[in-house]
Amino acid sequence: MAGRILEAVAALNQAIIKKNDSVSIIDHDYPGERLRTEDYDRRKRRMSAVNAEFDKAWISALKGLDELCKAVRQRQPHLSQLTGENINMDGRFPTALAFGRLRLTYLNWSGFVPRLLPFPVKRSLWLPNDGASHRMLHQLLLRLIHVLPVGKLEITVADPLRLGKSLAPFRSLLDTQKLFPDRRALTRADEIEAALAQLTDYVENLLQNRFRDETTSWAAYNSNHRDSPLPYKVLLLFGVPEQLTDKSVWYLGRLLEHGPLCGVLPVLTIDRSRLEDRKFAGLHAVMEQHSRQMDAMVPADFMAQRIPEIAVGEQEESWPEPQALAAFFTSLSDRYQRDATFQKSLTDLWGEADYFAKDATHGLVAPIGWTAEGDPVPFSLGCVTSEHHALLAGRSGSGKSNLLHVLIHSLCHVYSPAELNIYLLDYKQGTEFHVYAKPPLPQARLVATESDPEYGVTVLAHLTEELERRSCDFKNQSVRDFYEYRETASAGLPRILLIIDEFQVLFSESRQLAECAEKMLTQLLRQGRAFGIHVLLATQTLKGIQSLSMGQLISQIGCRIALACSEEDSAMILGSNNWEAAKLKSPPQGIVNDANGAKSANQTFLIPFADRDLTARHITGMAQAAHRHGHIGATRVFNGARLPALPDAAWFASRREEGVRLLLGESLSYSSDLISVPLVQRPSTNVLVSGYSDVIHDGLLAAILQSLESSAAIDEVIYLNSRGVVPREGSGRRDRICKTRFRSCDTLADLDLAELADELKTVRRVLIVDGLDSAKELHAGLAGFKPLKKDEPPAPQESFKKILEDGPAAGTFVIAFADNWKRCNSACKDHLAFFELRVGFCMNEDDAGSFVSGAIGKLKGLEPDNRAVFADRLKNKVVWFRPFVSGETI
Ligand SMILES: Nc1ncnc2c1ncn2[C@@H]1O[C@H](COP(=O)(O)OP(=O)(O)OP(=O)(O)O)[C@@H](O)[C@H]1O
Repeated sequence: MAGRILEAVAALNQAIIKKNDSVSIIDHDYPGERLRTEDYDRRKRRMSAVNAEFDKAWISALKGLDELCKAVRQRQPHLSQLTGENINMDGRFPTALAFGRLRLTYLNWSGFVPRLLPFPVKRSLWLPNDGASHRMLHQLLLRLIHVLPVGKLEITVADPLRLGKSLAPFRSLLDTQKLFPDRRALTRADEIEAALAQLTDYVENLLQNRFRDETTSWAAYNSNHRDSPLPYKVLLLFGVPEQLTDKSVWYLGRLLEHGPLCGVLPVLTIDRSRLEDRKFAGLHAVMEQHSRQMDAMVPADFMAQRIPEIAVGEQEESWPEPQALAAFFTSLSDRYQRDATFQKSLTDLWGEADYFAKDATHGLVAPIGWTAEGDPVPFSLGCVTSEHHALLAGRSGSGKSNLLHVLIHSLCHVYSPAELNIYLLDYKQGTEFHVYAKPPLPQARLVATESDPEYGVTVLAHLTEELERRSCDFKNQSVRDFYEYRETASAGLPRILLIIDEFQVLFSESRQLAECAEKMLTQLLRQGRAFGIHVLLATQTLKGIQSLSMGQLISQIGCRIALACSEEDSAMILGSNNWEAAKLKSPPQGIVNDANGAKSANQTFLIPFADRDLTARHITGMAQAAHRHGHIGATRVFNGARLPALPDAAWFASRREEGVRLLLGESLSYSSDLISVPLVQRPSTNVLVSGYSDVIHDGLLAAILQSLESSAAIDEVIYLNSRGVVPREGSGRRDRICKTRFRSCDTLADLDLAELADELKTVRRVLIVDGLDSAKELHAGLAGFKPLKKDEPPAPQESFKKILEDGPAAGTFVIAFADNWKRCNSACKDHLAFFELRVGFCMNEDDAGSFVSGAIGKLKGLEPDNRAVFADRLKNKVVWFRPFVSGETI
């Protein structure tokens, strides 16, 4: 545009020249003061013809010039006329910047044209450090902010002497992070040095990695990448060389020389007298060679030389009124805010790619976001050139869960269940990953939410067994690793990815459990690579974990993904002096580093938002595709916040056995095996159930009743309710079952215990005493030692003791429930030795210890209301399980 304006002005100039030439000829043809009348008339006629021709040419040139000026002003109005309307939202960079105007004068005509500076600016700029220069610089800055596309300008400012005052008119924009990434003017030597280093790294990266082949500059790169252009960066340093360290001087020299080619424009206001110091000789020399004084860049002389007939003068822009400027800045920061919201969606990650298009033999690779320039950023594990395990960390709210969703969806889109199996172990409180359970994600072998550490350890055990199984298989096939196996074996073998969110919880309970988890995780991390087993550990912080020996192991994880966090965390996640994650704006920014956290390998990227509806639709799509490809789903679902629902009667009936077996729940383990208590005819095979949870109590009672109903080895079941509370679920079941072999008694008076004791050899019974701790008549007290008179019936506690003692061997068993173990322990002391089978839940450590082992001791982990423990004291066996409950929730 600058060239076209110059051409239009040159046409005016040309019209003048032409006219002057013609007038000279006329003067030559009709010289002298006094002309004859006919010559005078001829001269007059020729003069009018010349004037007419000039007017025509002038008007036409003026019209052309006017149109050009209007076109420029439409996009770049005077600074005093800026409004929110003319902010550049179309993403295109200008080819020139309107910067003040030129006044053209010829005779009594005068007009204005915009003064245009070619853009991008070819050389770095400097100005003296005075008020007039600051004013000029403000104008340049305002024009750049106004005319460069929103989101494509970044300004770094250092103002050590005036502590940011040099940028006063722009103060309200400093919060616009995309525009002023530091959100303030830098003032300290160390931060100025860091900013210069960062810009130098950026320039170096462009020169070495991006500008390849025919692309040799920022402008050329952007014209080849119109969809994802590089931003333009301005570095404003006020009062150079104040606060410049030796390193800063070196960086600045590189930026002055190479910055403009890479779209980084250094603009310095300098104190020239200080640059005379020998210390700054190098910087001085670079400035002389590679930068130019800003006012020398905009002389009217340049135009004046080309249009000698027209006088040219410069006119500064007038600065906007404060109110107008404030309104403009408000609109601008709104636009930046909107632009900062990352626009790409999750589906852009896989674009048109078909489901399950990739083979995992050589590793797992899938995109998880984009660089600021729009290039996809891959997540890779298990490839020859990539790492094998990954660590993901970021503070609460930084977008970890979102990134895990992105990663899972991106991987599962391209790898079928035959190529990839995912085990998802989530220790977070919340429903985040339930989405993979219903419908099940076809690649998911396990979706465990709100897991227990105990459960997690069993998942690790399952995977270490899988590792060992693969190891044997590989040995038998004489192959060294996963790659060779896949290349040679006829059977397929998927890679496995274990994802543990908030993995530190695994190490938070007992030391024994933590050691167990650590041992198995260590094995998976050390040996997983060769067997196609990969681990991704996610956490909010590594604080605390580093001090465990686990910290050593984590430091071996090569692939690090950091989201926004503190500097301390950044150094722990990435590397000891890698604090870059503290500068992230997450969401949506993240850093992926595939080189054990080495700073030079940081790749900043933008993460798409995993929209809930979209992810749900995607899972359905993948499930259908898996079905079409013949993959049979095998997803285990574990929800730590819900106990398994009591199966229906038909289910129990299908397990009908000869003996008596009480089905109580599912084991708290990856296999979720059924936990059942066999009532074998052996002394002391009575069952004591104790704990404070009505829901678990009722669930266990219902499961026991249902199991007994399905058992053919029992002649009668008697339910004695000494607890005084009617169990919710058990009552209906009792009523139903009572019709056949069941008897229900609400007081001991309804029951002849002596008769039961006498019939041990003839009738096989189960006596359920609900509330043994409250059934005083059954407790052994003084009555227990009172000698019996002849014909006097034995006391209930005597008969009860006889049933407990002699019943099991004869096929009669007692199942007693006690809410309060402490009370039961002291009141029923004499009976307790006959209860060798114990089921406990919701107890503190001390009670659990004495309940399970009988001795004083502790048993950790029985407090939560989502588990129970079964102890066979004869066999010294303890099994954790999740009891059936009759309702949906516990
Ligand atoms: N890439 C993204 N783009 C837009 N919004 C995002 C993005 N990532 C996360 N969010 C939003 O940020 C918020 C926090 O995200 P998320 O729950 O993933 O963080 P988190 O690190 O897992 O947090 P916490 O550890 O506290 O659970 C959510 O509201 C989420 O929708």
